[in-house]
Order: sequence, then C-alpha cells, then structure tokens
Amino acid sequence: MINLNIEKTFGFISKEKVSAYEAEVKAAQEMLEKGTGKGNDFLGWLHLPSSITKEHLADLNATAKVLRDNCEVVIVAGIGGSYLGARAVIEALSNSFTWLQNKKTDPIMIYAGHNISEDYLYELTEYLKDKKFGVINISKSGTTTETALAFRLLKKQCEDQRGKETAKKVIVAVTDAKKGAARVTADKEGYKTFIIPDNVGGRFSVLTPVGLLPIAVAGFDIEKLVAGAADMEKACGSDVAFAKNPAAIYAATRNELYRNGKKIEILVNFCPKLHYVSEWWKQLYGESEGKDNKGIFPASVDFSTDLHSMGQWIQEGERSIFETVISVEKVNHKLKVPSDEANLDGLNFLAGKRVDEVNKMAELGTQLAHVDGGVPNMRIVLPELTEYNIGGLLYFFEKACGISGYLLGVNPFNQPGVEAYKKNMFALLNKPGYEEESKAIQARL
Ligand SMILES: O=P(O)(O)OC[C@H]1O[C@](O)(CO)[C@@H](O)[C@@H]1O
Repeated sequence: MINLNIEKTFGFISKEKVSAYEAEVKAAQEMLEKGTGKGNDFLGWLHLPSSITKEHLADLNATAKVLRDNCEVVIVAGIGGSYLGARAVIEALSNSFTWLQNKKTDPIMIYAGHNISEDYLYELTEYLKDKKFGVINISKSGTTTETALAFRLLKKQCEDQRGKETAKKVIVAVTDAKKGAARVTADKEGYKTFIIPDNVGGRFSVLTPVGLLPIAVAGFDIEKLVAGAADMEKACGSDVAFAKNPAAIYAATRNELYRNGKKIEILVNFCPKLHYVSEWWKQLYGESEGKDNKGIFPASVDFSTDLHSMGQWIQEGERSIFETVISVEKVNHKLKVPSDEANLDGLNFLAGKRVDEVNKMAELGTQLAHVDGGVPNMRIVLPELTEYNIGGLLYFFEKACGISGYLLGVNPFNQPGVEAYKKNMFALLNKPGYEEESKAIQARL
C-alpha cells in the first residue's frame, strides 16, 4: 500500500488550510458517489476494481494465453488512455532489457497507433517482416485516426504474413460494444473482442480490458493488479476520514498549492521504469483538469537523469512549481559498488554500498535542495514495484483526480479541447463531411 507524505509543503501552505478542505472534499466525494456532479455519466471507474469478476479475469487471461502461445511480438495499437495505462504498468514491472535478451519467455510488447510518423510505421513494419506477431487494437471511439491508420497497416501485414485464419486468432479488439469502425471491423472479421464500458472514459480505463489485456499478455498478474486497486478503492472510500484518506489529502494539497500560485505540478521518479506511469498520470490530470482556462499543468521528470537537464530550472526558475515524488522503497535487485584499489575515479567512498543507497541519498538531497529553493514537495512511497502496489497507485491517482477536478470546479470527465486539432486536420485532409471546414481552412492558409 502506498504512503503519502505532505510535510514538505507546509513551509508554503499551512496544515490548517489543507485540513480546512475537509468539507469541500466530502462534497466532491459525495458528487462522485451519488453521481450528482458534472460528467456523471463517466463514473464507471469509481467502483470498477471491486466489481471485476474472476470470470472476467479468466476470460482476459485465456485470450492473453492465445496471444502468448502464438506470437513472439504483440503490438498494442492505441493512443492516450488506450495505451498509456498498459504501457505504464508493463514498463514499471518489466526488466529494462528484456526486449534485448535472446531467450524470451514473454512476447515483446510494442506500441503503435500513438503517432502518425511515417518513419515509425515504416520501421515497425520492416521489423515485423519475419516475426510471428499479433495485434491488440484498442480504441474506445473506434475512430481515432492515429490508431486506425496503424491498425490498417498492421492488419494487412498480419493477414499477408500469417494468413487470414491465424490473423483472426491473433488480432483482438478492445472497443465500444456497438459503435465505431473498430467494432465494425472486429465483428466482420470475427475477432475476439472486449468491451470498454460506456461509462469509463479513456484515461480512467486502465483497469478495463484496455489495460488488463496487454498487461496479461506481457506476463503480469492482473488479479494482483486488480486486488491492489480494490484495496486502494477501500482506502480512498468516501467513508474514510479525511485525514486518513490519501486521495482526499493529495487532492486537497495540490488544490491549495494551486490557489497559492503553484500552477505546475512535476511528477518525479528516481526509477526509469516509472517513466510511463508519469505519462499516464499527465493525461489523467491534464485532460481532466485543463479546461475553462484553469488547471494545474502536469509535467514530469525522471531523476537523477533530468537533474542534469531540468534540475537548474527546478532549483532556481520561476517559483510556480511543486513536486510530487514517487519513491520506490525496496528495489528488485542487489548491486554493490565495487572497491577499486587504484581509486582513479575517487569513488571508493561508495565502495560496498548498494547502488540504491546512492540513489536514495540523491533523492533525499534533491528533496531538501528543492524545498530550500522554494519548491513544495509531496512524497508518495511505493513499498516495491509489484502488480499489487502499482494497481493501488493507479487507482489512488484516479480517485484523487475525480475529487481534485470537482474541487477545481471543472467537469473532470470530458475533453472537448482535443477536438480542435482533429477538426483542422480532417479539413486539411479533405475528409468527407468536412467540405465547409475545408474551404474555410484553405482560405486561412
Ligand atoms: O480510445 P480512443 O477513442 O481511440 O481515444 C484515445 C484517446 O483520444 C482521446 O479521446 C482524445 O482525443 C483521449 O481522451 C483518449 O484516451
């Protein structure tokens, strides 16, 4: 279970002011529970962990086995909420170099449909030429251009390379029950499909088949992931006292910081495996809160890597930021710094120490330096990188996001702003149905 510490924000905001959010948070929790707030048709994530059945997990694991048995590479085609959650979990739990090892017990997971780079797609299709590959096509709307484009290429290549019958077996669709082109194709081709519930938005969908299927295919235990999320659902429940509820405290603290001019939250890790947890978190908070000309800007850094690039800005730039650090208490492996008689690099003062001890001192030193430099600091401790803990972390962030959005006074469950670029792109590409927009945009060029 995670542990949240907000002590190092108290030089900047007061404990009393955070505690004073209790009533506001209670109201936000009630809006979520009773479905009386904005975006109330998208609350399916709220009690999702505790409602996932054993049968559903067994169905996912059975499909994952088909892909694992028949594929050396599996492509997860999706964008935003339709790939970030899966990638966040898979990368957090994977050996950093698995994909380079010769003896593989799990399929290589590759992501596509999250960009429109011709080089990326060309290089991917080239790489796949001699591979037994499968595809998980993930799109809630079933019409997202980036994903549909990649899937068109991958479907054709899979059928050409592996034959239509095998392709049918190794292509799985995760999409809406009825709507969208991905559903039409899956039904027509007879693919195995999983449904994304109507009332779960993309960025809250990691615990639906959107995240669970790829995570199971990659070889991780989705039962433990869901168990961790379910325990966190309890720990962050509306019946848990404000002071003991981590989602409530996190939501209150970040809103109090925002109201005091801290407009940017930087999610920090000291473990590169967590890079995609930050990417997932950025979409979750960015799409949920960045609207009506309001919202904390969610940013992220990987330390100590980025201390050597962004560290200067964070230490001495404009004081409009705060940090939320995810700290992993216990690493998976042991590696000690060797001693060296010549000591040419002068590192013998570290000899015999675990590498993680050096990392932890970098973490502590950074926290003290940044707080001294005027950066409020929250700390989330994860006991270990396991399915259970990651499941808990993801649900914690989701619950806090729902509360935080209501504290901010926005609808945390829509994303009208992302349509603007799509409309222009379709107009520029002369998509049927966009004739008027095409004319108007051409006149502006
Ligand atoms: O699952 P879909 O419908 O392809 O959408 C992918 C992503 O695109 C968005 O709809 C934004 O356009 C996100 O909210 C979503 O996670």
